[in-house]
Amino acid sequence: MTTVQITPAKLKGTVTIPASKSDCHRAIICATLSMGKCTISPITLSQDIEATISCVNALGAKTEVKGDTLTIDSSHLFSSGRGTFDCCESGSTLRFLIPVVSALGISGHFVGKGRLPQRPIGIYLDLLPTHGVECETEGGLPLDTKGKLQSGTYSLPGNVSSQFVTGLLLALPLLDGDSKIVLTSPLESVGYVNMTIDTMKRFGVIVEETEYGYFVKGNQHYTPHDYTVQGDWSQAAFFMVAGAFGGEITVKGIDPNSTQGDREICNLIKKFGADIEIGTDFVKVKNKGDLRGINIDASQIPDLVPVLAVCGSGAYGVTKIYNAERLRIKESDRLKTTCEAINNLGGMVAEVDDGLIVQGAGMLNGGKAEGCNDHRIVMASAVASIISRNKVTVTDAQAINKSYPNFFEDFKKLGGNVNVINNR
Ligand SMILES: O=C(O)C1=C[C@@H](OP(=O)(O)O)[C@@H](O)[C@H](O)C1
Ligand SMILES: C=C(OP(=O)(O)O)C(=O)O
Repeated sequence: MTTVQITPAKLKGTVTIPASKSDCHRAIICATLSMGKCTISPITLSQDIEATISCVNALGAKTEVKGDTLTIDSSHLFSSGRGTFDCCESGSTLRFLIPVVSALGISGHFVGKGRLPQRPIGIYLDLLPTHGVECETEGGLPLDTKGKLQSGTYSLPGNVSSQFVTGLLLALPLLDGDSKIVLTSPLESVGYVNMTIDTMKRFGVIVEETEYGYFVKGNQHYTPHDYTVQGDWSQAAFFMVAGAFGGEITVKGIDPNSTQGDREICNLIKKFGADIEIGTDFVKVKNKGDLRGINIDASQIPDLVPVLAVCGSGAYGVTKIYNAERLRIKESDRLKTTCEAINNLGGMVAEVDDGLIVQGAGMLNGGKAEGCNDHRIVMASAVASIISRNKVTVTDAQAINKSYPNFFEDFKKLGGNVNVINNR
């Protein structure tokens, strides 16, 4: 458990954002399914990416990391037997791999830690047994799967987690027959599914978008491909909000034309009233006076919510964040933990069923924010220090390792004053 204390200071300068975790998960899985040799770079070795690498090793892939390049040789992938898949705390790893493992005809023993064993997988527990795969679980993890996934029609709601859609999309092209994914309610986090389709396309696998959802032709083959990973817009958002609070921050290494839905942070920061310049691979954010509260539909951008609530606290007036129910099933109940973290720093945030109502007063007092073992709560709390009058203590700071191990290094490079006060 690491606790840090941050002395308030405006951040200023240039930061290069790490490789996208979401893009990297997908590339690792597609490369593994290509049954050949691929490189993936640049990669950021976060705990979630390490979980996906360890799971593809359990499928028989040989992986090697040199510098920021991951090489995957999957020419001897298993096509039967049983494997243990430790997904650690990564929802993406778990939900992407359950159908993939089953499509390969491998029996899976899926385990995880932290909040992952409780995060929902019920959609698969309903769908897999009717498509050839037995599931044994007392609700969440551990989960045991047995049998080979069959093609057919997969009907599921679009508002629980897009990760179920991604998992099915990755797996269904490997099956003998054609399949349909039928969405019974509108798809949220659609940018993540677009990212999946885009990555699959680069590995030679095609998905058709239809009026009911997606049509996936069977008997397709992933072809080996050397893959370049995009920069991570979800992580860029923390430093972009820091830029909106004063100083001037240039965030490098991100593609403004990316399929990542979280690039929406550019429009939101503008609406809050900050100045933003978008270049070919960078975004520069600076403050041009008081920020003003805005209304935010979070249905497509769940990972931005904690830092947007912090941005709302540094603005004047009300910021209303809605359509964010899904945040309750992340690494923490993020509506509750965001609300508590900001209120403990003297903010005024109210939790409602589907979101947050933030009364922005331009500043916070400072104090102690609980990180709740949630990387995005820790990073958002660190950004909150910039608008605090007094020091900010953040617990569970080690949680950044889930997605952005160098977060505090980058924070310090921009002038942040961070001290570790407890590390055990
Ligand atoms: O597919 C992905 O890479 C992700 C999808 C999103 O989840 P939901 O679709 O469950 O909102 C997002 O919150 C998560 O961090 C990453
Ligand atoms: C929710 C997240 O990831 P996952 O669902 O993959 O655990 C996240 O990175 O914020």
